[in-house]
Amino acid sequence: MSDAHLGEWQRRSFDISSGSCTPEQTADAYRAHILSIQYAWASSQLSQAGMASLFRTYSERYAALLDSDDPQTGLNNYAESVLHLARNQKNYSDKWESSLSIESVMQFPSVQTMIQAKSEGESFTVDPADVNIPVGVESRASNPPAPFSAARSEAAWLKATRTPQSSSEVNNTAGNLTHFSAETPTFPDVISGNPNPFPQPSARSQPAFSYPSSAFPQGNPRPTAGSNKPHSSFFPSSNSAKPTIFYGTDGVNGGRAQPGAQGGNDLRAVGNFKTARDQFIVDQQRKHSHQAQRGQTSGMPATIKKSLGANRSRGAFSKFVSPLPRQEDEDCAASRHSDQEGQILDERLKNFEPKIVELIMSEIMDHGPPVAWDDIAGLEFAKTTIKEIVVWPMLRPDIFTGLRGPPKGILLFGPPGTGKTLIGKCIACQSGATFFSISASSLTSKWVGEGEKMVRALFAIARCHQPAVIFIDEIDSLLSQRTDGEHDSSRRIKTEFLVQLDGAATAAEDRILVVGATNRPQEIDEAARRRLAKRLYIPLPEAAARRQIVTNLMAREKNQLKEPELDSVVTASEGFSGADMTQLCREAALGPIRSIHLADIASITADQVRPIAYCDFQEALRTVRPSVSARDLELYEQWNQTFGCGR
Ligand SMILES: Nc1ncnc2c1ncn2[C@@H]1O[C@H](COP(=O)(O)OP(=O)(O)OP(=O)(O)O)[C@@H](O)[C@H]1O
Ligand SMILES: [Mg+2]
Repeated sequence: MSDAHLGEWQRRSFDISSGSCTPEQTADAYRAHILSIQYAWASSQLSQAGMASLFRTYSERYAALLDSDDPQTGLNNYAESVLHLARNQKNYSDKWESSLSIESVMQFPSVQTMIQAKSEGESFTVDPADVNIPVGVESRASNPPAPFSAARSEAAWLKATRTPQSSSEVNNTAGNLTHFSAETPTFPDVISGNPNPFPQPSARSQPAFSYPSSAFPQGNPRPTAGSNKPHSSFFPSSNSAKPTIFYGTDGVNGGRAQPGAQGGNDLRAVGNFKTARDQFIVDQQRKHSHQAQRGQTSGMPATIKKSLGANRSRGAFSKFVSPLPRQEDEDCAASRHSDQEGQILDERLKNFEPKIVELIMSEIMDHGPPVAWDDIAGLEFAKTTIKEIVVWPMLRPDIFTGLRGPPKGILLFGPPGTGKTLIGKCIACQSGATFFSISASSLTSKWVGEGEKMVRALFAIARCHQPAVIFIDEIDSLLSQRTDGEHDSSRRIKTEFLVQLDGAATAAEDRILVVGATNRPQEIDEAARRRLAKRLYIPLPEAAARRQIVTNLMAREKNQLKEPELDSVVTASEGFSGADMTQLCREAALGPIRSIHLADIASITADQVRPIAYCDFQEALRTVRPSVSARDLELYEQWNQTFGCGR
């Protein structure tokens, strides 16, 4: 070893052996020794055996020093460092500082007015504008921005609690302010907008705020109401770093939540500032309050009963059940429970799988724009008949009884685009019945047997929601003729449907109407045809109806169509269905746009687009053709004459 190295080694050895060094110095010396040994071995100044021996010796001593609990000689600094860390651990709320000070509050015009009014013995009202005055500007300027600024909290609090004051009320200013406090939501609730966090009727009689004597001029008595609670504080304490006392109702514990000590019965006293943990406990208490009411005596805190699952009987291979209630499970269960309580849990539906019931329930049509009878052009006979057998009996079941009882099934048939689905939508809006709009695809399932269950569930639910209308669009796909070659499952669905239709028809008191719509009536099974007793032909619109469709659609657009022009459009559109007429109007409406020069299309305003004119219809008539052929029409007419119920 060189002299320098030797000297250093000796110095460290002295540190270790002298006994006058602190444990930290001794540990440092050991660490340095160990490093030197490793270094010497690495640079071949020390043999392997020598390094191993020295390394073991010093490592053991170093470890003994570190692990020793004796504060004089040992350096068991693990606990100390952990404690040190814990002591210095600050959470977000600890950094929060109130920027309210007594001085700034005293600047409030409302406070000034109050003081003045008190000194003059007058009544006063709080100007709403006053409550928005920002305070603590200078302190915010010097402090980093606080998570919840006091100005915001003050304004929010005052806004949330401000009540209209009659002149008789304002005489008792202290009473009013204490009244504020009694119903005041806690600070976090004001921020989060919770309108009624912890309603405590009894709190009305317990004023939460008092005025510090400095808030009132000398010689003025403090308001008597509200001053009888020594720990109450409205104004911030001198320690601005303690936001918890800001609106505290209990200055002793600084407004901190002590749920274990105070329990669920005095949530108001839990304080105004809540840590996340406190909030969690309060939430849990609220959630389990019904349990607390049932199972606990009034004075006991409503704590969460945790079980590690010991009281649940489970086999070794059963599904794992978490001992903690899962938040989403509870929420889902609660909402599902409340939403469908009265519906799904109906006794009559208990035999059905909830999944199927839910699926059917989602088919209840309660959306889409409302359709009025006048929106359906023409079809007067069909409309009158439907009103007769659908709407009125639903509205006056007492009159439509016995022979006057409505049929249990209606079939709307006719060429495509003539308004069958539109009539279904209109029934949904106008009948006041529960309306189920069922598509064949929602009843057919790839799972064997599911389809029949769906049909059965559909009728069971409809029975629970009488009066009900079950509208089955394109009913031919569901109730087509049964053939030998068809799939077994679809055959079973059909059979189930027929059984249910019959069931609905035989139970006289049931007010369920099945409305089917199809443009292929000839394909419907004869048994289904019989059950859909009222078969109404929905023909192509006549001239008057076509005119009405054009008029209705043009009324919403800018147009310069004259009566004679309208007449010629109606004449030219002979054989058009309602859907074709709609298509014709759409094409014509595009005419003015097509006449715009391509370069102007980006810049032109909506007002500059010219109105729809007759020439646009003439142009549209060249491209839009009737979608129903004469041969098809003949078939419908024939079927109507054979099976239809029209005149
Ligand atoms: N009588 C009518 N009055 C007003 N609009 C109609 C009429 N008939 C059809 N329409 C228009 O045509 C569109 C299509 O009608 P709808 O869907 O009711 O025809 P559909 O008879 O059900 O046809 P499909 O047999 O092909 O299902 C409607 O949205 C409506 O705009
Ligand atoms: Mg349709």
